[in-house]
Amino acid sequence: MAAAVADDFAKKCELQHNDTLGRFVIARCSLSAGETVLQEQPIVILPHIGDRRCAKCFKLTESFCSQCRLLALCEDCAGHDERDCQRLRELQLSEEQVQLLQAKVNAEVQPALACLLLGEHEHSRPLYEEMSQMETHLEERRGTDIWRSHQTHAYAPLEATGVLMQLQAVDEVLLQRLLGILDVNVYEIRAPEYGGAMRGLYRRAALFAHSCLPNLETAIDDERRIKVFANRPIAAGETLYICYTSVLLGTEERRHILRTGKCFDCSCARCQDPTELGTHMSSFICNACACTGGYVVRQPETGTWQCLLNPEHKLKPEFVCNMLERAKEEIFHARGDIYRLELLLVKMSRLLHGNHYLMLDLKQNIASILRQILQNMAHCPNRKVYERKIRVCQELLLVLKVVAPGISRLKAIALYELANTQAELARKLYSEQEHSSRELLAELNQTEIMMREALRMLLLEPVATPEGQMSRSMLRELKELQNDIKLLQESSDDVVNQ
Ligand SMILES: C[S@@+](CC[C@H](N)C(=O)[O-])C[C@H]1O[C@@H](n2cnc3c(N)ncnc32)[C@H](O)[C@@H]1O
Repeated sequence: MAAAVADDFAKKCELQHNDTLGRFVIARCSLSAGETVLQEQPIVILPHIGDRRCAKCFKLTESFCSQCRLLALCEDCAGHDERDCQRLRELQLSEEQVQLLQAKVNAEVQPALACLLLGEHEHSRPLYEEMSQMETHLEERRGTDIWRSHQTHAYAPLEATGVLMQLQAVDEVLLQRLLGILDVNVYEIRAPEYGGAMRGLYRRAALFAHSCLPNLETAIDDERRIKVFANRPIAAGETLYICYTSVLLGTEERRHILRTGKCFDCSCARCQDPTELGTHMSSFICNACACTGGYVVRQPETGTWQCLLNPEHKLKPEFVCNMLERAKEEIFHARGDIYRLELLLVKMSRLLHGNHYLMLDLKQNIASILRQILQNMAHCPNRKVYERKIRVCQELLLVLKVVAPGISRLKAIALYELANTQAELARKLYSEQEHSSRELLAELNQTEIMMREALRMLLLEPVATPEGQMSRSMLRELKELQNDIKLLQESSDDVVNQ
């Protein structure tokens, strides 16, 4: 299996280097949409900065291994990697030193130890060497907040206790390099608890460059194996891109994440276009007097916020910043309350374009509450609830079709939600005798097309992921839908033949 996995990458990908991207990957041959280019297990799995997770099962924990006393181990796990445990026992630390390393404030000691231990054993030494080649942006990061945090919460306690001297005689720069490699290269992976996240470092998946319009999609399964696949047909020689951020963020937010976390400025077509490919995902409504239908966008070269219709209509950057901060806070407080969310949507629509990323965030929140309402028949949802959900899904899809034009998990889920709600509403209206069987048939035929499109994308997700599971139950729903369509067709044929 491992050899076949490595071969996929070797057969289909070629490593290159240039001054802008550093190392990056191009397609060695043409790739079809959905084709896998890589599957691999992580070199190392790490908690998010500040979290402490069991070295064996990765559950959040405050307990430590009773043997080595340095790696976190939850009460349900009997032990962790014996070689690591043995190596840490050899350090022969005093109780006081152990306490310093275990202190909650020094939680960054754990990821540092996990990396250092890779270099301590013969079997993992090649992985450590390979990891050391990864991009670290040491100079750009020097003196930043994250540098100081690593210095205070990882380097200082490891140095003061003599652990660094004993483990490969690592100095501060080398430790900062290793922790920088994690910051720049890790993927977010699902943690054992619902909604939790942690970090995984992958040898080859860390080589792909970023674009806000990527041609690759990634999926990480419950065993933390990453699968990377083409989201559209790719020609031989094309650079392969993944998206390091979320496509549902606005340009300034994406660029901020890339600049502070990954130390580069993205120059993709979406970042260069003030309208974000016509979606207006960061646009304000121009409320200057006598301006109707104008949108205020940020000009990438000057950073000024100007109306597209009347460039003399401007917004001050501080106003934009404050307004967005306030809106984020209000959204945060309205979460889970559909009435507050809907009111906020109306209020914000006076200032923001309907596709603004904060408006989309609100719509996603609303869609998720509507899903819960519709799933619970005790709520007896009326027609308006279905129609609202359909509308919200359609609005999200219109944007996703532009910013995620190829195979996309987000788009597939939105399409499925739309198809499913539309089918439910059609059945309800038919059962209430508001629609004829002909109207029901037309609706179900339409939803079948959408369902098949959503499934085409979701069936590429590994089985051991929530989306992979979802696609299996969607297959059953599709069969039922097709059965209903067949029965309706037969009965309408009977009527015609009589
Ligand atoms: C995960 S690493 C990718 C592999 C890396 N280029 C290497 O040589 O190991 C991320 C780093 O690659 C570079 N990079 C990736 N995409 C880029 C882009 N679109 N523009 C500029 N630099 C990019 C940045 O230096 C970024 O911090």
